[in-house]
Amino acid sequence: MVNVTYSGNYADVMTDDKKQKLKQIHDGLYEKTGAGSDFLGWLDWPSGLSQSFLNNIKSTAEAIRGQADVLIVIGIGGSYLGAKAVIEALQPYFDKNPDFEVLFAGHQVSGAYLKELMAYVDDREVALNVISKSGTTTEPALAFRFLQKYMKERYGNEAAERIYVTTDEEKGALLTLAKEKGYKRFVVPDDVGGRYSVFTAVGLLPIAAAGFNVEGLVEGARAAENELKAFDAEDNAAIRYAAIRHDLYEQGYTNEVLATFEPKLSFVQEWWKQLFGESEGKEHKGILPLSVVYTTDLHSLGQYIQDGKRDLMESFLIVDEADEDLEVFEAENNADQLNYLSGLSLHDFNLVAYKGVSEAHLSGGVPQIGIHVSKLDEYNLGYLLYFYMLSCAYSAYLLDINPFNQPGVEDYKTAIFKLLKKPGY
Ligand SMILES: O=P(O)(O)OC[C@H]1O[C@H](O)[C@H](O)[C@@H](O)[C@@H]1O
Repeated sequence: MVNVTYSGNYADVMTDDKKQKLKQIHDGLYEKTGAGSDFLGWLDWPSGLSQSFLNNIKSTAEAIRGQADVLIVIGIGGSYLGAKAVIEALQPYFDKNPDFEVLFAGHQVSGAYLKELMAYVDDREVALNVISKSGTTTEPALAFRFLQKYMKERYGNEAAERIYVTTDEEKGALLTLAKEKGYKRFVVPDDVGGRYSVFTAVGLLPIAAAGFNVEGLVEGARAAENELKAFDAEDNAAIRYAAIRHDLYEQGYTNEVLATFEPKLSFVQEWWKQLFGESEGKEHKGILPLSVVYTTDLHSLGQYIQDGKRDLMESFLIVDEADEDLEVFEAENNADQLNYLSGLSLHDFNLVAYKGVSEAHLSGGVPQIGIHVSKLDEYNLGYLLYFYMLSCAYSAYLLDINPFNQPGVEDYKTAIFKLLKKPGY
């Protein structure tokens, strides 16, 4: 479950007009009549997922873990952020001898990164999962060109059994290549855009290979799908979050800073930025999504947030219970003068910090939203990610924007291709 709190008065947000508009959006979503409704496959995807699909994901992940020590996932944007977000949120900070590692490539263009990656995995068994919905994105295609050659040189014909491709069912250069080489394939559904694809094979295969419970993740998403389906202007968390941020946007708060005290959530923040940025940032409208990790960033961006230009709202992603923790102990000489904290856990310290920071930022003119999840596990992450996807659709529709396209992304690509003299540009 996700709980949404607000520093303002929710009754002022949920006016009769707003309620009516949200009801129309709700009906358009579930009757699939709104703008971009060809891309609503994600809406009932969790409940529609078959056990045989999940079994295929799990058995492939097992096969990968059997044949390799490292899975390199090649993808960018929606084809890597979901998996990276869930894996980073669940894996330990430090692991000297991991029995299996998931690494990423193709999410930037760095010769040093790719060279060092190939050297790093050289004494371990490797498998690849190349993910691209379009099958034509330059960065992952470039990384795959190098890594495919690497695999061929290392494994010869056996390389084909170590390469897994996740792409469109019918089109794209990657599909042609996968068919030609006989790589095992998974499908990115036509009606699910990259940033809404974490519960498809795009996210599930790397997450399962990393050793996490994909059934728990899907179960959380299913609960969210089910609980957030009904129109309820007061208690539906997805509607609440969308309505509050839209109301603030209309008052001139055009930037949203997503803050967390949990460093493991920093890629959930990155995933959220793509989700909201690409969904809403169109037609010269939209809230700019930004992120900070506290308390680290209280010592850098904290000054700006407290006191800089007043066009910020802040939403806190708070995990209520900690899995692992430390308690401050009484020191004999109290030289560091921290004995006043003894007995307090570091998690509790952060919860107090949340309260203090939130009060201070509010008094500095930054409206506060709280997004609470009970703990960091597969179920709660599944719930949270679905909640954000649904809320994002409401948010974009409140701006009268199609949440599911990204026309602006093409402009810079065209400019680069022209400079590189790509045939046809
Ligand atoms: O999965 P792909 O087709 O390779 O796309 C990867 C990413 O790049 C594109 O440029 C889009 O802006 C993103 O929405 C997409 O997630």
